[in-house]
This record gives sequence, C-alpha cells and structure tokens, in this order.
Amino acid sequence: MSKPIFQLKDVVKTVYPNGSKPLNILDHINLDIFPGDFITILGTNGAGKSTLFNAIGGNLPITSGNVLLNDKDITKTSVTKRTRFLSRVFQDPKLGTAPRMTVAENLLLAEKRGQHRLLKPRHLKREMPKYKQITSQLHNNLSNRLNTPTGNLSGGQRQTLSFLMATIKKPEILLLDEHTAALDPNTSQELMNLTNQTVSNQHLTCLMITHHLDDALKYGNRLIVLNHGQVEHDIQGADKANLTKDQLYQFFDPQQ
Ligand SMILES: Nc1ncnc2c1ncn2[C@@H]1O[C@H](COP(=O)(O)OP(=O)(O)OP(=O)(O)O)[C@@H](O)[C@H]1O
Repeated sequence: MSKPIFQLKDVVKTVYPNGSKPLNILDHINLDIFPGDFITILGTNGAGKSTLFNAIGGNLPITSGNVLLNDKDITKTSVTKRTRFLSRVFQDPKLGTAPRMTVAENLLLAEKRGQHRLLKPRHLKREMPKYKQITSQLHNNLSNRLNTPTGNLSGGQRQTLSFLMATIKKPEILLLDEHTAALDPNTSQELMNLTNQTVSNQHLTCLMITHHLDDALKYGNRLIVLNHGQVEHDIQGADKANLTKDQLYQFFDPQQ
C-alpha cells in the first residue's frame, strides 16, 4: 500500500458557544488520505464538514493534533502557503474568482499560484489557445467569454471557472465544498462529470463534501460520514463500490 499523502492525527477543534462549556467540533479526527483517493464526505448540518476543510486548508487553527503533508508537519503553515499545494472550491460561485479580472486573467493568475504574480499581456496571449481548450469542456459558452470580467458571468460559468482555476496547476489536495450545490440540475451534472474526469485523468487526491447521496455513492473510491465532529464511517474499495442508498440512509437514521 502507498504512503499517505495527507494525514490528520488526533485533530481536535474546541469552541465555546456563547461562552458556555467547551464543545469539540472536530473530535479526535484521525485520517490517512492516500494519493489518488477521491473521498466523498457526508454528514448532517453542523456535523463538522466545513470545519474539517478549514482544518485541512489552514483557515482555522486547530486546538490540538497535527496535520501532515507527505510526512511533513504543516499544522502551523498559513493558508497562503498551503495554497501552493492545496486548492479549494466553495459552494458560492462568487468566492473563487476576482470579479473585475477577465476569465483569461483569472486562469493565468491561478497558473502562477505560488510564484511571482506579475500578469504580463504577452503571457496571456501565449496561453489563450490553452484557455480556449479547457473552457470548451462544458457547453456553457465560457470559452467565448475569455475576455469578459468574471463578475459578468452566470453562476454556472463562474463555478466552472473556479473549478478550472483550482485544477489548472495540479494541486496535491483538492477540496470541493458542495461546489455544485448552487447550480441548476443540468449545470450541476455537467460540472460533476468534469470533476470526475479531471480527478481521474490527473490522478488528483480529492475530498468532496456533498449533500447528494447519489453523488456520494456514484463518485469516488471512498466515502466518509461525519457526525458530531467524528469520523463515524469510512468506507473504501469494494465496500464503497457495493454500498447502496438504503445502507446510506441507515447511517442517518436516528434510531441506529
Ligand atoms: N468558529 C466557530 N466557532 C464556534 N462554533 C463553530 C465555529 N465554526 C463552526 N462552528 C460550529 O461547529 C459545528 C460544525 O460546523 P460546520 O460548518 O463544520 O458544519 P457542516 O457539517 O459543514 O454543516 P453544513 O452542512 O450546515 O454546512 C456547527 O455547530 C457550527 O455552528
């Protein structure tokens, strides 16, 4: 078996809601993520899914435990530094892109992530055929809007762009935080297909939060259910492939 690319070791995040008694919103999480894992993450509202992503992305300092990338302890590494190896796509299409910059400029910016970010017009010109090609993967006309400021795009176009920006420079870890939830059913399906293709073709390591049981079953090699800040189920390989929707429903049955 290969070595984990990413590890959470006994990660705890404690909060004090309204100054009351402590509450662990991440409660001793241990997780080994392997290269090429595509993990779908389910959990009821408030289970800790976004908090888990914030701990991985460095957006939230954890109370105790360690976060490791390729055996290196990155627990104290800033969000900015983590963007060199980690990309995240949020539910809100407005969050991923710079609204006054054009589609092409945003893509160039994403390609230069972690480098000296000087946008030169000749770089932009050189990359245009590539941007045309990657934006043509969906039938939403994004490829004809390369010189349009992203603030003028539809939500679906903008979310496609956020996804392309997150994957244009292969990240070591890709975090998808309900990235299709704000889209209409067809657009959502198209972006999910592109996601699956990209993860598979680029051999990305990806974690995807979703509330769609069908998507959680259909995609990925591994499924995690979070509950009260703990990993309640971690189903992999053949068990994941054979998992049924009825079994999944049982995980959320309060009688269980
Ligand atoms: N910074 C914080 N301070 C206090 N409580 C927090 C903080 N961040 C999250 N929480 C609480 O921790 C719990 C988990 O929140 P989180 O947003 O991770 O849940 P989630 O599983 O992503 O939910 P949803 O499906 O609704 O997005 C919630 O009860 C939330 O109110």
